[in-house]
Amino acid sequence: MYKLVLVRHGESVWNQENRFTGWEDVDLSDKGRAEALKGGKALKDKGFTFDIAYTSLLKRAIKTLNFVLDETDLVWLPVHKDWRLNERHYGGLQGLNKAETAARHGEDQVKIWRRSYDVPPPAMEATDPRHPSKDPRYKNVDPKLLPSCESLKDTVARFLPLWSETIAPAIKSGKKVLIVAHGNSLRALMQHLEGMTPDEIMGVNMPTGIPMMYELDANFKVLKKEFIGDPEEVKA
Ligand SMILES: O=C1c2ccccc2C(=O)c2c1cc(NS(=O)(=O)c1ccccc1O)c(O)c2O
Repeated sequence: MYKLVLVRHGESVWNQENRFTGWEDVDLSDKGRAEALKGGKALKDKGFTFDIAYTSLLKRAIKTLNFVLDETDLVWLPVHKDWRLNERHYGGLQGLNKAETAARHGEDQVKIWRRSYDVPPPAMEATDPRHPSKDPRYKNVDPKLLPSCESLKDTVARFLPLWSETIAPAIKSGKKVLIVAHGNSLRALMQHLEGMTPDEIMGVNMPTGIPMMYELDANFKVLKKEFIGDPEEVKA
Protein backbone atom coordinates (compact mmCIF):
# COMPACT_ATOMS: atom_id res chain seq x y z
CA MET A 1 0.00 0.00 0.00
CA TYR A 2 1.29 3.44 -0.91
CA LYS A 3 0.58 6.81 0.71
CA LEU A 4 0.61 10.00 -1.36
CA VAL A 5 0.13 13.46 0.16
CA LEU A 6 -1.19 16.45 -1.82
CA VAL A 7 -1.29 20.09 -0.69
CA ARG A 8 -2.87 22.99 -2.60
CA HIS A 9 -0.80 26.16 -2.14
CA GLY A 10 -2.06 28.76 0.32
CA GLU A 11 -4.15 31.76 -0.74
CA SER A 12 -2.33 34.10 -3.13
CA VAL A 13 -2.60 37.89 -3.34
CA TRP A 14 -4.69 37.59 -6.52
CA ASN A 15 -6.96 34.93 -4.98
CA GLN A 16 -7.84 37.67 -2.47
CA GLU A 17 -8.68 40.03 -5.35
CA ASN A 18 -10.56 37.27 -7.24
CA ARG A 19 -8.24 37.63 -10.24
CA PHE A 20 -7.30 34.83 -12.67
CA THR A 21 -3.74 33.98 -11.78
CA GLY A 22 -2.77 31.01 -13.98
CA TRP A 23 0.96 31.17 -14.79
CA GLU A 24 1.47 34.66 -13.32
CA ASP A 25 4.03 34.28 -10.55
CA VAL A 26 1.97 35.89 -7.78
CA ASP A 27 3.08 35.54 -4.13
CA LEU A 28 1.26 34.04 -1.18
CA SER A 29 -0.83 36.44 0.92
CA ASP A 30 -0.24 36.62 4.68
CA LYS A 31 -3.25 34.34 5.06
CA GLY A 32 -1.71 31.97 2.49
CA ARG A 33 1.54 31.80 4.44
CA ALA A 34 -0.38 31.04 7.63
CA GLU A 35 -2.32 28.28 5.81
CA ALA A 36 0.93 26.72 4.56
CA LEU A 37 2.42 26.78 8.07
CA LYS A 38 -0.71 25.18 9.49
CA GLY A 39 -0.66 22.43 6.87
CA GLY A 40 2.98 21.72 7.67
CA LYS A 41 2.22 21.56 11.38
CA ALA A 42 -0.62 19.09 10.75
CA LEU A 43 1.74 16.78 8.83
CA LYS A 44 4.37 17.09 11.55
CA ASP A 45 1.85 16.37 14.34
CA LYS A 46 0.73 13.24 12.53
CA GLY A 47 4.33 12.10 12.09
CA PHE A 48 4.44 12.29 8.30
CA THR A 49 7.80 12.08 6.54
CA PHE A 50 8.72 12.01 2.86
CA ASP A 51 11.53 10.95 0.52
CA ILE A 52 10.88 13.42 -2.30
CA ALA A 53 8.62 16.39 -3.09
CA TYR A 54 7.20 17.65 -6.40
CA THR A 55 5.96 21.16 -7.06
CA SER A 56 5.49 23.70 -9.85
CA LEU A 57 7.66 26.57 -11.11
CA LEU A 58 5.40 29.15 -9.43
CA LYS A 59 6.42 30.77 -6.16
CA ARG A 60 3.04 30.40 -4.42
CA ALA A 61 3.44 26.59 -4.61
CA ILE A 62 7.22 26.55 -4.04
CA LYS A 63 6.92 28.76 -0.94
CA THR A 64 4.03 26.65 0.39
CA LEU A 65 6.27 23.58 -0.02
CA ASN A 66 9.12 25.39 1.76
CA PHE A 67 6.86 26.13 4.74
CA VAL A 68 5.78 22.47 4.88
CA LEU A 69 9.37 21.21 4.66
CA ASP A 70 10.42 23.65 7.38
CA GLU A 71 7.60 22.55 9.70
CA THR A 72 8.32 18.84 9.13
CA ASP A 73 12.08 19.41 9.49
CA LEU A 74 12.65 18.09 5.95
CA VAL A 75 14.30 21.16 4.40
CA TRP A 76 17.01 18.83 3.07
CA LEU A 77 14.46 16.83 0.96
CA PRO A 78 15.07 16.49 -2.82
CA VAL A 79 12.53 18.67 -4.64
CA HIS A 80 11.53 18.27 -8.31
CA LYS A 81 10.08 21.53 -9.66
CA ASP A 82 8.19 21.05 -12.92
CA TRP A 83 6.10 23.24 -15.27
CA ARG A 84 3.68 20.29 -15.67
CA LEU A 85 2.47 20.94 -12.12
CA ASN A 86 1.76 24.62 -12.90
CA GLU A 87 -1.74 26.00 -12.55
CA ARG A 88 -3.99 25.99 -15.65
CA HIS A 89 -2.92 28.77 -18.08
CA TYR A 90 -5.79 31.30 -18.32
CA GLY A 91 -4.41 33.03 -21.41
CA GLY A 92 -5.65 36.57 -21.97
CA LEU A 93 -7.76 36.41 -18.80
CA GLN A 94 -4.70 36.32 -16.50
CA GLY A 95 -4.84 39.33 -14.18
CA LEU A 96 -8.52 40.11 -14.81
CA ASN A 97 -11.05 40.06 -11.98
CA LYS A 98 -14.73 39.10 -12.20
CA ALA A 99 -15.98 42.54 -13.24
CA GLU A 100 -13.25 43.06 -15.86
CA THR A 101 -13.84 39.58 -17.32
CA ALA A 102 -17.60 40.12 -17.64
CA ALA A 103 -17.08 43.64 -19.02
CA ARG A 104 -14.65 42.39 -21.67
CA HIS A 105 -16.31 39.10 -22.67
CA GLY A 106 -19.91 39.29 -21.44
CA GLU A 107 -21.75 37.18 -18.85
CA ASP A 108 -22.84 34.57 -21.40
CA GLN A 109 -19.29 33.78 -22.46
CA VAL A 110 -18.24 33.56 -18.79
CA LYS A 111 -21.07 31.09 -18.16
CA ILE A 112 -19.86 28.90 -21.06
CA TRP A 113 -16.25 28.98 -19.83
CA ARG A 114 -17.27 28.22 -16.24
CA ARG A 115 -18.95 24.93 -17.07
CA SER A 116 -16.70 23.77 -19.96
CA TYR A 117 -14.05 21.09 -19.69
CA ASP A 118 -12.58 21.51 -23.17
CA VAL A 119 -13.12 25.20 -24.02
CA PRO A 120 -9.96 27.32 -23.59
CA PRO A 121 -9.99 31.01 -22.63
CA PRO A 122 -8.69 33.52 -25.21
CA ALA A 123 -4.99 32.92 -25.98
CA MET A 124 -2.27 35.19 -24.63
CA GLU A 125 -0.58 36.94 -27.58
CA ALA A 126 2.82 35.47 -28.46
CA THR A 127 4.11 39.09 -28.34
CA ASP A 128 2.83 39.54 -24.78
CA PRO A 129 5.88 40.09 -22.50
CA ARG A 130 4.26 37.66 -20.04
CA HIS A 131 4.13 34.82 -22.58
CA PRO A 132 5.82 31.66 -21.26
CA SER A 133 8.15 31.59 -24.28
CA LYS A 134 9.76 34.76 -22.87
CA ASP A 135 10.17 33.46 -19.31
CA PRO A 136 13.65 32.03 -18.51
CA ARG A 137 12.18 29.45 -16.12
CA TYR A 138 10.80 27.58 -19.15
CA LYS A 139 13.93 27.91 -21.28
CA ASN A 140 14.52 24.13 -21.27
CA VAL A 141 10.94 23.29 -22.25
CA ASP A 142 10.16 22.55 -25.91
CA PRO A 143 8.47 25.85 -27.00
CA LYS A 144 5.81 23.79 -28.83
CA LEU A 145 4.69 22.46 -25.44
CA LEU A 146 4.33 25.91 -23.81
CA PRO A 147 0.67 27.03 -23.73
CA SER A 148 -0.85 30.42 -24.60
CA CYS A 149 -4.07 29.27 -22.89
CA GLU A 150 -5.49 25.99 -21.58
CA SER A 151 -8.83 24.28 -21.18
CA LEU A 152 -8.98 22.01 -18.12
CA LYS A 153 -8.67 19.12 -20.59
CA ASP A 154 -5.39 20.64 -21.86
CA THR A 155 -4.08 20.95 -18.28
CA VAL A 156 -4.84 17.28 -17.58
CA ALA A 157 -3.11 16.22 -20.81
CA ARG A 158 0.14 18.13 -20.09
CA PHE A 159 0.24 16.97 -16.44
CA LEU A 160 -0.11 13.23 -17.12
CA PRO A 161 3.37 12.68 -18.66
CA LEU A 162 4.97 13.91 -15.40
CA TRP A 163 2.76 11.51 -13.46
CA SER A 164 3.34 8.43 -15.60
CA GLU A 165 7.04 9.02 -16.36
CA THR A 166 8.25 10.43 -13.05
CA ILE A 167 5.92 10.54 -10.03
CA ALA A 168 4.15 7.16 -10.35
CA PRO A 169 7.48 5.29 -10.82
CA ALA A 170 8.89 7.07 -7.73
CA ILE A 171 5.88 5.93 -5.67
CA LYS A 172 6.17 2.38 -7.09
CA SER A 173 9.85 2.34 -6.10
CA GLY A 174 8.69 2.86 -2.49
CA LYS A 175 9.36 6.58 -2.16
CA LYS A 176 7.08 8.56 0.14
CA VAL A 177 5.89 11.41 -2.10
CA LEU A 178 4.60 14.89 -1.31
CA ILE A 179 3.05 17.03 -4.08
CA VAL A 180 2.41 20.76 -3.53
CA ALA A 181 0.59 22.27 -6.49
CA HIS A 182 -2.45 24.23 -7.73
CA GLY A 183 -6.20 23.83 -7.91
CA ASN A 184 -6.34 22.60 -11.49
CA SER A 185 -3.11 20.58 -11.61
CA LEU A 186 -4.31 18.75 -8.49
CA ARG A 187 -7.70 18.26 -10.19
CA ALA A 188 -5.80 16.59 -13.06
CA LEU A 189 -4.15 14.16 -10.64
CA MET A 190 -7.36 13.45 -8.72
CA GLN A 191 -9.31 12.85 -11.93
CA HIS A 192 -6.68 10.35 -13.05
CA LEU A 193 -6.47 8.53 -9.71
CA GLU A 194 -10.23 8.37 -9.13
CA GLY A 195 -11.39 8.02 -12.74
CA MET A 196 -13.67 11.04 -12.46
CA THR A 197 -15.81 12.41 -15.29
CA PRO A 198 -15.20 16.01 -16.48
CA ASP A 199 -18.30 17.21 -14.59
CA GLU A 200 -17.15 15.45 -11.43
CA ILE A 201 -13.63 16.90 -11.55
CA MET A 202 -14.94 20.42 -12.23
CA GLY A 203 -16.91 20.10 -9.00
CA VAL A 204 -13.76 19.38 -6.96
CA ASN A 205 -12.12 22.27 -5.12
CA MET A 206 -9.22 21.28 -2.90
CA PRO A 207 -9.08 23.58 0.16
CA THR A 208 -5.92 25.70 0.31
CA GLY A 209 -3.17 24.52 2.65
CA ILE A 210 -4.94 21.45 4.08
CA PRO A 211 -2.95 18.30 3.22
CA MET A 212 -4.88 15.39 1.73
CA MET A 213 -3.56 11.82 1.91
CA TYR A 214 -4.40 9.10 -0.62
CA GLU A 215 -3.87 5.45 0.31
CA LEU A 216 -3.29 3.46 -2.91
CA ASP A 217 -3.06 -0.28 -3.47
CA ALA A 218 -0.31 -1.90 -5.58
CA ASN A 219 -2.26 -0.98 -8.74
CA PHE A 220 -2.82 2.60 -7.54
CA LYS A 221 -6.49 1.95 -6.82
CA VAL A 222 -7.64 4.48 -4.20
CA LEU A 223 -8.25 2.62 -0.91
CA LYS A 224 -8.85 5.71 1.22
CA LYS A 225 -8.45 9.47 1.09
CA GLU A 226 -8.52 11.80 4.06
CA PHE A 227 -7.59 15.33 5.01
CA ILE A 228 -4.79 15.75 7.54
CA GLY A 229 -5.58 18.41 10.10
CA ASP A 230 -7.61 19.33 13.17
CA PRO A 231 -11.15 17.95 12.76
CA GLU A 232 -13.17 21.19 12.85
CA GLU A 233 -10.90 22.71 10.20
CA VAL A 234 -11.11 19.58 8.05
CA LYS A 235 -14.90 19.45 8.40
CA ALA A 236 -15.18 22.94 6.88
O1 LIG B 1 -14.77 33.10 -16.15
C1 LIG B 1 -14.40 31.96 -15.75
C2 LIG B 1 -13.54 31.12 -16.57
C3 LIG B 1 -13.07 31.60 -17.80
C4 LIG B 1 -12.22 30.78 -18.58
C5 LIG B 1 -11.86 29.52 -18.13
C6 LIG B 1 -12.34 29.02 -16.91
C7 LIG B 1 -13.17 29.84 -16.13
C8 LIG B 1 -13.63 29.34 -14.86
O2 LIG B 1 -13.31 28.19 -14.46
C9 LIG B 1 -14.44 30.20 -14.02
C10 LIG B 1 -14.81 31.48 -14.46
C11 LIG B 1 -15.57 32.32 -13.65
C12 LIG B 1 -15.95 31.87 -12.39
N1 LIG B 1 -16.70 32.65 -11.53
S1 LIG B 1 -16.89 34.22 -11.69
O3 LIG B 1 -17.60 34.49 -12.92
O4 LIG B 1 -17.50 34.69 -10.47
C13 LIG B 1 -15.29 34.91 -11.82
C14 LIG B 1 -14.93 35.58 -12.96
C15 LIG B 1 -13.65 36.13 -13.06
C16 LIG B 1 -12.75 35.99 -12.03
C17 LIG B 1 -13.09 35.30 -10.90
C18 LIG B 1 -14.39 34.74 -10.79
O5 LIG B 1 -14.79 34.01 -9.73
C19 LIG B 1 -15.59 30.59 -11.95
O6 LIG B 1 -15.98 30.18 -10.71
C20 LIG B 1 -14.84 29.76 -12.76
O7 LIG B 1 -14.50 28.51 -12.32
